[in-house]
Amino acid sequence: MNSETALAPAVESILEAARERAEDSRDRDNVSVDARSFPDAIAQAEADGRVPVIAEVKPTSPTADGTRPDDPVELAEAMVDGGAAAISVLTEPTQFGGSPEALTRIRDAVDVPVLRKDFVLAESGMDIVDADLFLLIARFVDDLEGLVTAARKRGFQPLVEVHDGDELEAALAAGAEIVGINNRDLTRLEVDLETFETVAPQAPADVTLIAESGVSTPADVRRMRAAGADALLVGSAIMDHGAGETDVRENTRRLTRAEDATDSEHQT
Ligand SMILES: O=C(O)c1ccccc1NCC(=O)[C@H](O)[C@H](O)COP(=O)(O)O
Repeated sequence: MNSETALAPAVESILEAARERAEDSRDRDNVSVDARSFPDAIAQAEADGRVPVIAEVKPTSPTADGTRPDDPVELAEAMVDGGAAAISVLTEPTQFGGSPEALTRIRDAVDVPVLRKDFVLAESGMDIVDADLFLLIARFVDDLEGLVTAARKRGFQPLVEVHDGDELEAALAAGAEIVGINNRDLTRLEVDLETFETVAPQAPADVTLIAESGVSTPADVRRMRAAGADALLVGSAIMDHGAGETDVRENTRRLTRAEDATDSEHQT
């Protein structure tokens, strides 16, 4: 699936690096994962009165104000302590400061599902590291159905990311059951929460919908939930790259408790 609009230079550079890494990983054996269930993690959060949040360990990014050098395991543990239903780990090294090793350490340390967030373009890129959820970005892969099948064959739960109605259609045709609607456009890297509100109504009710990117406040959480989000993927607002020293546990808690009517101090 390839959109006509040009990608941001940072994204072009990420994809170029991803192609090189794919070449290097051609001859690996297939991983075989006994995945932690993401639907169960969502149900558990809902039962506990927490908004299902996938909190993202994202040391930096092309749009971040700085880099957060904290130990990734400490960050992930603080996120789970703050109520995160799952953890997303950027494994992309060139623009996000991530690594597969960080994901492995995090998955060993927490008991919630862990998403591998990277820019994987081909099946050979799947065999780098075990994870519970695996990101596929509809815009970047030609054979989406083939990669959804390949991910499931390895035990991953594929999360297919889309940005518009056409990509959503392609995701559904490929058999996606978990779909992330990214509020960030990959052309200018701007975020607009209206993206989720526009695309989500086109998804069938039995698809698990995740609102990705640009969710900063409890009010944003409530807005995305009102538009049909089963879960939210949040990186920057939890990592808070600019300030650097803010409390990741508290940043996560503020969002996971956004629908808690008795928690009035966290309602803005
Ligand atoms: O976050 C970026 O700057 C970025 C730039 C180019 C391509 C992708 C990018 N982000 C990947 C993501 O999908 C986000 O990390 C994720 O949705 C969380 O977004 P946010 O809460 O806005 O950090």
